[in-house]
Amino acid sequence: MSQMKHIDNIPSTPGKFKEKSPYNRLRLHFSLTKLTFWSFVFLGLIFVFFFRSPSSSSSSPAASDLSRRSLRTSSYDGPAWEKRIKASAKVRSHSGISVLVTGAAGFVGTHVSAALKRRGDGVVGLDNFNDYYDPTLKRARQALLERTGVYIVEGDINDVALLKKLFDIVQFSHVMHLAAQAGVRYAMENPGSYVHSNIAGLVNVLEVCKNANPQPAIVWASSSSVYGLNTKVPFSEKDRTDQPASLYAATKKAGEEIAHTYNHIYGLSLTGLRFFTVYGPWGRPDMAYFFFTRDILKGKSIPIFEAANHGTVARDFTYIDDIVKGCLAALDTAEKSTGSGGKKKGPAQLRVFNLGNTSPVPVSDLVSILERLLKVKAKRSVMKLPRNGDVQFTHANISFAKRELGYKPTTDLHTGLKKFVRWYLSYYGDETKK
Ligand SMILES: O=C(O)[C@H]1O[C@H](OP(=O)(O)OP(=O)(O)OC[C@H]2O[C@@H](n3ccc(=O)[nH]c3=O)[C@H](O)[C@@H]2O)[C@H](O)[C@@H](O)[C@H]1O
Repeated sequence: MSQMKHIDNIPSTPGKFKEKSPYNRLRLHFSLTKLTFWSFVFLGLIFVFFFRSPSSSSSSPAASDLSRRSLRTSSYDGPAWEKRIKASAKVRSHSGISVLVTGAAGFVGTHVSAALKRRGDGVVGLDNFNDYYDPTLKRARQALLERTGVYIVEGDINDVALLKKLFDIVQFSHVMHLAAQAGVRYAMENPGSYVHSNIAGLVNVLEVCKNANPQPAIVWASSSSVYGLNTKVPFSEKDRTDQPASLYAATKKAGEEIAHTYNHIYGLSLTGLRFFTVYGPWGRPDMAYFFFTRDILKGKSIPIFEAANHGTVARDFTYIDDIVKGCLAALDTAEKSTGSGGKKKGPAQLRVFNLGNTSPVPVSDLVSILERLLKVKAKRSVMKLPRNGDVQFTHANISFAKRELGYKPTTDLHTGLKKFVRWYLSYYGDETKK
């Protein structure tokens, strides 16, 4: 590096600064022209940066710094944009609802949005398309939703001005809040991202909802991880959730407490859904079943976690279609919020449900199922369960969801993985073998 600096400081043509030939004057003229040209380009860029940046007025510096992984900032303005939102929000069935789905380009968000649209509800999506995992998969989900008539607004849930604008354009009766920073292990790498999305983002959504008139009912994604180090199985909503094992779990638990506050003070109707390791087609590449499939096909070894003394690590894997049914039932049974103008008028509904499958499967069995479906033997590498947020097992008691939502999961892991593998091979094709 220092050598390069040295080379840069030596004139390329020895003695060139002393010469005063007509040729040199010509070169000077060209240099001035070049300088003027680049000055214009530079000023132009400054102009574009200051006058076209939509978040410059609406986001705090801290928020914009933390949302840097979002590939695009929101682009809210213009009649054409509003027209698309209104068309997407149009309710087509007699008893339909009008739903803002945050995280609509995410795994659960895409499936829920499509299901709502299919049955005639109005749906507007919101997503920041961040690069936590391959954004091209999010774009493919977006294309899928566009074909069903769902428009996804590009923006962050921390952009209060954008959220307000959406509520100005559409009177949403419901918000399905699924935008979040997911993943248990990634929390150690990027803790700020969890605070940004799962806490600050949630508060922003609730602030805008509380001020909306009428206030919408809100259903949002909590997590099975709130049970943390709880050892009483199956996990019931009444069990303790004060021993989170990861920052992810802690932010979801905080979300449940924040929900309580907004329900208590402002009369917002709030339903939290504790999802249990959701899997299926169009899933998240950061999840074990997904990258195990990729790596088995590539012949790469896969790390299978094991607890102390060869203890089994197991999950209550839940298929996406069952989760979607639970989400829709939660929206359909959500009572109206009771506040208006930011003031509570009476008590409002506050619920938390487990949405699991009630049959935990050891991770090693998950791998065996994948081996059979892919017809490839996995290179297993058994490892100690890392102490970075993973819990040894999860198991949902779903009797409350059964009673209140009519929730009844019907897909076992083998059937669900079969559907996932079929999708995976059709989506990635031969790519995996390269
Ligand atoms: O229910 C939830 O609320 C959460 O579910 C999901 O978390 P988890 O249940 O931890 O899923 P996932 O990472 O797929 O690991 C699955 C299993 O494989 C084991 N596992 C994992 C990685 C690995 O390399 N090896 C391994 O054995 C691992 O020990 C585990 O037993 C969501 O990601 C999370 O966002 C949240 O929604």
